[in-house]
Amino acid sequence: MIEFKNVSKVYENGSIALDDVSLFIDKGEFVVVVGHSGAGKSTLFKLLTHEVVPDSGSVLVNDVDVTRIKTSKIPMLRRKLGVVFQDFRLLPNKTVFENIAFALEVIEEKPSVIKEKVEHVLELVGLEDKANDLPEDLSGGEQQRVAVARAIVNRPLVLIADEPTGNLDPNTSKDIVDLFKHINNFGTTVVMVTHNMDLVTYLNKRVIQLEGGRVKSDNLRGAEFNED
Ligand SMILES: Nc1ncnc2c1ncn2[C@@H]1O[C@H](COP(=O)(O)OP(=O)(O)OP(=O)(O)O)[C@@H](O)[C@H]1O
Repeated sequence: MIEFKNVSKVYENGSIALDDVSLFIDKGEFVVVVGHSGAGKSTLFKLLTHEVVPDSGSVLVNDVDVTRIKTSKIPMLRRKLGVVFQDFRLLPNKTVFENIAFALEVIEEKPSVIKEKVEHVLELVGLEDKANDLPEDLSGGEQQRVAVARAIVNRPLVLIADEPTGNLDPNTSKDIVDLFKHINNFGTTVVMVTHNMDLVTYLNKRVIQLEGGRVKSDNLRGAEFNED
């Protein structure tokens, strides 16, 4: 499903972000990526979405090498990847419904299909009664649920979450990862970056630890994992 083969990336300023990284994530897995600041976690995600291209190595998503795809194929690649960020990134002047619908409007889905899909996904994240609210009227946890709904409404192969609970309190953070588990149970692969060791233990999923751009460990589950 996702494969990094000997991937290295050095930014123009000389920062070594990834150094000969190889890893494989199977369809349907839930993987947690950890590592100190600057370890290369975000770069890993940016390689998947073709925001960054490596200096060497290949990155496969569903057997397609995304480092070598044509520019015209990038939107199609990004539709296979639902992305959630720490800071939610909702459009402030659009309602909850409109924020999610937007992801379908850009692919020119029919209005009747949009309505059905948005209502379905709002129910899945437990926000049916907030459809007409603006993001500013929601709590942080609710805003992140909207962002998750937007990320999965196109039924991506992979849900990528970069520190999705960084702005949330501990209980709300658990609710969000429970939602990810629910989505994973439907068959969507989930890859989540977190600094929160309580969540790593709570989730008890496969942990990939990066350090200085290299894979330091990739053979433990959350409950067994110790940062050092
Ligand atoms: N656009 C960029 N230009 C130059 N250097 C960069 C760029 N993006 C990241 N880096 C550098 O590459 C290294 C890896 O960065 P990356 O953002 O992937 O790490 P991270 O593990 O996600 O860190 P954090 O937890 O702080 O988000 C760091 O040394 C960082 O300073």
